[in-house]
Amino acid sequence: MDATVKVLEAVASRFDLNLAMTSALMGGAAIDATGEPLPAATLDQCRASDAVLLACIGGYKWDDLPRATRPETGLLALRKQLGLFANLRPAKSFAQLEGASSLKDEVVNGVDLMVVRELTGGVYFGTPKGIDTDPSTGARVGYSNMVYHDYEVQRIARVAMDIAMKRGKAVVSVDKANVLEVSQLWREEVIKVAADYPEVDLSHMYVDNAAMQLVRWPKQFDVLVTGNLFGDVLSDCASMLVGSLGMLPSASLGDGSGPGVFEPVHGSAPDIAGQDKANPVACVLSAAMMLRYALAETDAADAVEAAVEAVLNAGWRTGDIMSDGKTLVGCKRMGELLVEAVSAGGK
Ligand SMILES: NC(=O)C1=CN([C@@H]2O[C@H](COP(=O)(O)OP(=O)(O)OC[C@H]3O[C@@H](n4cnc5c(N)ncnc54)[C@H](O)[C@@H]3O)[C@@H](O)[C@H]2O)C=CC1
Ligand SMILES: CC(C)CC(=O)C(=O)O
Ligand SMILES: [Mg+2]
Repeated sequence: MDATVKVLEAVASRFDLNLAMTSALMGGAAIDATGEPLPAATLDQCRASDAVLLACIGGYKWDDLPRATRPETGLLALRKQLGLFANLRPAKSFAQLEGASSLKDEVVNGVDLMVVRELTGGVYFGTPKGIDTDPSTGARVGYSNMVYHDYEVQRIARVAMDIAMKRGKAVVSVDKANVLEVSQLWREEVIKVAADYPEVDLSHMYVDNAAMQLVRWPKQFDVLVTGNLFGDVLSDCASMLVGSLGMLPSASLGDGSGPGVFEPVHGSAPDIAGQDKANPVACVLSAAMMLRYALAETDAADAVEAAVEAVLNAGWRTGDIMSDGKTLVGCKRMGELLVEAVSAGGK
């Protein structure tokens, strides 16, 4: 986030944007300061803003807290409270990162897909949920409930169809309708919405096959629309088509009545925390999505994306995207290079 804020300051200066940035605590930092993962003051500050740029939450220090006070519960609450039902997770390959993916170049070169993940429903929010003791056997039992209402499926399907109309006009809806009733309803409702989009080619895929197809031949996909859990898993998978989870941005959007949240797909990467190793590009590209979609600053968004391309073209790499003949830099230096590229006009 430190790197991204500096990139935003540079782009604001270059384009003379009146970008008023404030910061607020959430996740582990908020728990340490206030005891709560999403303090009311943070939520108020988000609601009073045009857009929210979110760093990542979570870490070993808070893993054993009761669920209600865990950082992840704060993240889910932020999404729910702001009504952010649509999480757009684009995965577009960078020609400069040839060799960075664990998959063959011919499989991933030219990948350009969008995962549209439902974000405020499904098994992350369904009730009943809990860990109890089964009274008849005395065994411990854990349960979470995957629930979707028809309107929740319809509105995310509409988002996916609208996006597809501006892209390749093809939507694959991913479910597990061969086993789950909730997925059967999902499929039926997606089909109903698709009737309003005769130009869009809608097909359906079971999630197990979709995971396999994503690594077998990802170029078959234009837009994937799916539920909260399946989208969470498949978008991490899709990051390896680009080369690293450290490259994937996302936008979490609602009905437009409040701010969207712009956040990297990845988590807090606690295994490398504090070592200046994290790739800041996913967060920087999330800021570009914020400039483009929330603030309508298209030139500034283009400039940030061009800066990423320029830095990659010049051969700079963080460890996660490092390959032969390139120059290894840390998070801080990568951020400085991006700032220089933004200020220089992305050349
Ligand atoms: N939106 C959010 O804030 C999310 C938070 N989390 C939380 O993050 C914590 C860690 O979860 P993990 O499962 O380890 O997922 P993670 O996404 O944090 O890390 C997975 C792997 O990818 C690497 N990685 C992630 N981002 C990177 C970056 N920018 N540059 C280089 N390498 C990167 C990590 O080092 C790790 O090896 C947990 O507490 C989890 O709940 C997980 C996912 C999303
Ligand atoms: C707390 C999790 C739902 C976060 C996550 O993995 C994600 O949104 O991708
Ligand atoms: Mg995830």
